[in-house]
Amino acid sequence: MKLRVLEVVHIIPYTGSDSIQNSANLLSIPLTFFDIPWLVAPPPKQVFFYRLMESTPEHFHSLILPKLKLSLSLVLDSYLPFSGCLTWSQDELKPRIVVSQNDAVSVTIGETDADFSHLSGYGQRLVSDLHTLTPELPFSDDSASVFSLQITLFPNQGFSIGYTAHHGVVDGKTVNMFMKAWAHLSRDGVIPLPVSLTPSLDRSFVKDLTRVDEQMMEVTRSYSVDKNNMRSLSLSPPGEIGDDLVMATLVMSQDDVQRLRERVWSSGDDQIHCHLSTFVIAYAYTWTCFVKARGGDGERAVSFALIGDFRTRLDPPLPATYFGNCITTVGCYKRKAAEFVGEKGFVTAVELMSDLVKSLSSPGMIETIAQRVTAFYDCIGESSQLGTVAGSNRDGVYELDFGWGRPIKVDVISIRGEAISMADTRDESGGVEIGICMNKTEMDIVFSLFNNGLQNS
Ligand SMILES: CC(C)(COP(=O)(O)OP(=O)(O)OC[C@H]1O[C@@H](n2cnc3c(N)ncnc32)[C@H](O)[C@@H]1OP(=O)(O)O)[C@@H](O)C(=O)NCCC(=O)NCCSC(=O)CC(=O)O
Repeated sequence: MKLRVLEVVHIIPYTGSDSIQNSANLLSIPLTFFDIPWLVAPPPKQVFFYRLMESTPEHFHSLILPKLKLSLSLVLDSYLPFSGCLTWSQDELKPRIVVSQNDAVSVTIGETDADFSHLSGYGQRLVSDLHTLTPELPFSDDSASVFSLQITLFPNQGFSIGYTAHHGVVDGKTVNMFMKAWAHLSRDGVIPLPVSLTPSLDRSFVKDLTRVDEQMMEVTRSYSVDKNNMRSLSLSPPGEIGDDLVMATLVMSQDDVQRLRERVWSSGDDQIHCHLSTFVIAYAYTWTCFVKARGGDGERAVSFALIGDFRTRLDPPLPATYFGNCITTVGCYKRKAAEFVGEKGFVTAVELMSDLVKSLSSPGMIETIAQRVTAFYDCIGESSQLGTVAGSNRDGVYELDFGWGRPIKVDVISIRGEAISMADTRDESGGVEIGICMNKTEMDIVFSLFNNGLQNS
């Protein structure tokens, strides 16, 4: 797929206050122990597709782009870290986010003749095509950008907005809140932002009472790209995207979820105590399809993890609008594949995932967070399949209306293999969209297992 880059613009935050503009650094905030393990994670990438019959180049350039640029500048005033960089001074234990005068978010403006309907569909799409709709995130050993954007016109079809973010600075909730705030200003033009979209940058809420910072640095260091320079902010090069790598979206309706839930209830008396949320049902069901699709030796080790948001789980809780990573991973590591393929495979996965969700609220989670990160890293090389989930079925990504209607489709495109994404469904409440990305042969098998299993549930 061909992309024509029309321009790369740098949007600076509209900072209304003179006193702020006169200082050299607008902002300088250290990472917390919640951020540190994500420093080495691949950057999250997401694409929002907007269908527009009127998307002639004239309309796009004279109306849509100026409005998007202006509202971006306005929203960056509240989300200053998005325009800054990560830096790591020699005398500091951990990196910090620094925003200096004239720091900006890079926005690539592009145009393509590709088939909008196909790329924004639910069927199999080439991952290499989708990746042309998101920008690079510049980094070096000393400095790493936090966020970059790409706006791509599909003349007479629509446009897309794609981002690439640094996971060491933002988690899914923070970037989701930013995108909603930007859309709000573009659509309604009303300042100030509502409280629910105004980030809380106060890090004093995250208290490191048991030197978790140091433990997290120790664990993460062993996974840094440059073993000779432990303060390097370089990220691993992205894996090769071959021509057989495809992405697709599986859909589970609220009725599907309910039927699967009833299947768990009918499997035994103990299951009545399971945490049978939509998330658990959807993840467990998809996971068993993955393990069955791979086949092979039933003794092979497989693992799955889930990411929990701690804003509401800390005591006292953080503001819902806390800016930064406030997530950690819990997992079920090195189980036998055979446990998930048989008649009871789905119920087994539900029980294990239910226990994981419940464990997030148990005491001592923060004090032992470094051990959990170590356990996750350790299982990577030893698991033939490793499930994780980006996003969640309550992110409300289809609410993102910049003034030209809701997105027709939203894809997280940084997933791969058993790392899936989840989102709420566009038109039906209570359903789930599950993004998957793998080679075409395996995906065909997953598709048929997934859909046949739902029909028979
Ligand atoms: C651990 C969890 C995934 C478990 O989710 P669950 O849905 O199973 O559990 P839960 O306790 O949150 O919710 C259980 C039930 O409570 C109700 N409920 C809870 N919160 C609600 C809310 N805000 N609105 C409406 N209903 C809500 C629902 O009825 C739901 O069931 P029902 O659903 O059936 O109605 C979640 O709690 C969580 O922490 N999610 C955050 C995940 C996250 O931030 N991921 C982003 C990672 S970073 C990222 O993604 C970037 C990247 O890597 O790309």
